[in-house]
Parts: sequence; structure tokens; C-alpha cells
Amino acid sequence: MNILNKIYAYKKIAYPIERPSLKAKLLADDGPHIIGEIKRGSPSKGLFAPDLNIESTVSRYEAASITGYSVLTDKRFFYGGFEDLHALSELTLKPILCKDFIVSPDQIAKAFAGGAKVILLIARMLDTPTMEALIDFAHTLNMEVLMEIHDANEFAKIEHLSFDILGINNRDLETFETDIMHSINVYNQLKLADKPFPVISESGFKHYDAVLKVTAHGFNGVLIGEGMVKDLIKPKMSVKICGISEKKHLEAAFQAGASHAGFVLAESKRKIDIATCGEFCKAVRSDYAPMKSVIVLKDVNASEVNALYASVKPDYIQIHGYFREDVPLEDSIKLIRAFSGELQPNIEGNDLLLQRADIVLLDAAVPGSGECFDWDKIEQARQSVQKPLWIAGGLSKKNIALLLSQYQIDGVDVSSGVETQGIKDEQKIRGFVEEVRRREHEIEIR
Ligand SMILES: O=C(O)c1ccccc1N[C@@H]1O[C@H](COP(=O)(O)O)[C@@H](O)[C@H]1O
Repeated sequence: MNILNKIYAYKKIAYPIERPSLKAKLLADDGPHIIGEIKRGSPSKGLFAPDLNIESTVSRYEAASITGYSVLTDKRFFYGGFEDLHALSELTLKPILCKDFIVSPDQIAKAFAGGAKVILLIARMLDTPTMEALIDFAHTLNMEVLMEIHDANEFAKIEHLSFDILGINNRDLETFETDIMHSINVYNQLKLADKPFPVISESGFKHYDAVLKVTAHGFNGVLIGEGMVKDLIKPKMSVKICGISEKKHLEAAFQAGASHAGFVLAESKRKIDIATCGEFCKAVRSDYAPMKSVIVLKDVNASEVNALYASVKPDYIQIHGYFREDVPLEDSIKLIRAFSGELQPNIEGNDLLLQRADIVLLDAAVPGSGECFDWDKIEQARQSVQKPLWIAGGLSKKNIALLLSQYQIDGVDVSSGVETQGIKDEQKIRGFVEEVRRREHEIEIR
């Protein structure tokens, strides 16, 4: 190996990453797309996350399946720094936006060297020739430009420029107030749905529902700072896809955004063997976070439950039918207690497991049969159970809207309703989860 080969090999290690395009990711139809920001503080809030640890923040954001990162590199007003960009770029392969007040090509070069794929330009702060020159320079580095506007007047100023992504800032910089309706109104006013570039809504997201609300209005994604740092952005409703017996269906449940994957070890046409179940639970832990694994059992003793818990290592154990505590149930087991239709105390183990349960599940008389139970019973259970309440039994994309509009529940569990001729159907899995997310959002904003 001559010296040039050696230097080349070294440089390839030092500069390995051609980050994917944020624009392309935002245009892909697998959202909602969240750009999670590394933000320690702001002029309006001061330093709100002085001890922010980049590594643990990245693990949390990755678990939330964000599409890309934004990192504040301004020190004076936002308490950030290029050291944060460098640290972040070592930890992720996703696109990174360098969030700064860019006025010169030097800053773009610095952002590029730090591993950023995207720079921000603020329409209100720059004149048009400067923006044009900065966009050209970014493009020569194969970087993308997020052009930020606040209102329609600012759009008129940048409309003809060749930026890559448009951002509408919900924050009024005079008052620092944020209102996500602001970006929705501007989006509609400017008829941005017809434009070829992706549009994101920026700032002021404090609930996951708000993310769904803006994406339902046509936005390709959202940029969230404080809400991500403070871990406020989470879907509300748990969605369990049960009876998974093939890896591709586990993948489909994850991709669709299900919160739980269920593996049946009880007698059933969906029963899988313990070794496969162990593999699936392991895959959920290592590849599908934040999704959780659930093993489904029926008519069991505590000793069997403890043994399965030790060998398969699921996140949750769901128990149907009777339960006998022949030995104490392992303390660390997280439990879903399934009841047939109502909280009857007459099955052995019900009282004990109701007390011990982390989640209570109301299901049909024959679990996994695709039959609904009498939903009138839900209200009574809601009143008496102060724990998360999930519903199963004959759910599908067709009846989920009715269920969610009538009852205050915390999760839904489906098996037959996402199958075609007894086999899990990837399209139905996607359709079911999408429908839940759409409906939970509608319910929230009523
Ligand atoms: O799915 C099964 O075969 C099964 C067997 C034994 C216990 C539970 C089982 N699945 C549970 O069935 C419901 C949902 O079923 P469906 O949508 O009505 O078909 C849910 O509790 C699953 O966890």
C-alpha cells in the first residue's frame, strides 16, 4: 500500500458519511416525519436543559423513530455549539440540520465539516441576493436548504429561490408566542399542497396530537425542539397487533407504528413455538424499540408464567382464563389481564390478577375469534378500573372509529381484523394503525 492509498483509507474513515437527503425522506409517504432538535435553551426560555446529554438524547430520539435531527449551533442566544453538531454526527446516520443564523458561506462550510446535511436560512433576516448566493454555495456541497418563513409576505420574497424544504415557523418572533394553527393557516393560504417541495411546521409542539393534526392538514413533517427534549411527544393510544407468527409481519407492525406486538403461546391457530417466540421478543428488544413484546397465555399457573418469562423475556405477559398462584408470580413481570367481555370475579385468579395487572384488557368470550363483545359493558369497566383499559375482540379498520368515539380507552388489540384468510395482511396492519392514529387525533381535538 503506498502512502496515497494509506491516506485515502484514513480519510474514508474520517469522512465516511454521505447522509441521506432530508427532502427525500420528508417526501416519502411513511410519516408522520419528526425532525427532533437538540436544544439546550432559547432566548425566550433561557437555558432549560443545561445537562442535556447528546448520547442519551440520541437513543431516546432514535427510539421515537424520528426522521432527522436538528442541532442548534448558536451559543450566544441558544446555548448550543458546533461541538454538539460534531458529537451528534458521530452518533447517527440520519440527516442533520445545522440550526443557526446563517449569514455567510463560512458558516455553511463549518456546518458541512461538522456533518450537517441541511442548513437553515431565515427569509426575514436575509436579503434575496444573499439567500441566492448561500443556497448556491450549500448546493455545491451537496447540502440542502431549509427555508424558513413566518407568513405569506415572506413567502413572496423567497418563492422563486431554489431552496429544498420550506419551513413555516409557528413562533411569532415579536411575542415568542407559538400556535400550530398559524402554520396551518399559512399553508392553506399559500396553497402549499400543490408545491413540489416538502413543507414542515416548526415550533410549539407539546403533544403528539398536534403532530398528527398538522400532518393531517398536508404538512410533510414537523420540527420539534423543546417538546422533544422534554419528552412530551408520544402517541396516546396503545395499539397491539396480536398473533404475529412471521418476521415480516412483525416488521410491518413496527413500520406501521404499532406500540405492542403479541405472540400467542396459548392453544390457538396462531400459536408459535417457544424458541420462535424468544427470537421475536429478542428482535423487538434490539431492532424495534420503542415497540413492546407481549406473550399471550391462557389457563396457566404462576410457575409456568415465571418459567416463560425467564426463557422468552417478553416486555409484557397477557393472561386469559384461569390463573393459579402455585408459586409467587415474579415481581418484575408486567401484566395484561384479559377478561371476557366484563370484569367477572368468578374465574379463578381474576381478583388477584386484576389487582396485580398493569393493563386490563376486555376481550370477547373466545379470544382471537374475531367476534365483538357487548360494548355496553365498557363503560362500567371504565368506571371501576383505574388502570389503562384496552379493548379487543373483532376490531378492524371498519369499527375502530365508532369504538374510539364512544369510549374513553387507552389501547386496542387486534388479530383477526388485520388478517386475510387467516394470515396477517401487511396492508391491513398499516390501515388499522393509521385509522387509530387518525381517530385518536380527531377525538383529542374535539
Ligand atoms: O389470537 C389468538 O388466537 C388468541 C388465542 C388465545 C388467547 C388470545 C388470543 N388472541 C387475542 O385475541 C384478541 C383479539 O382477537 P380478534 O381481533 O378478535 O381476532 C386479543 O386479545 C388477542 O390478544
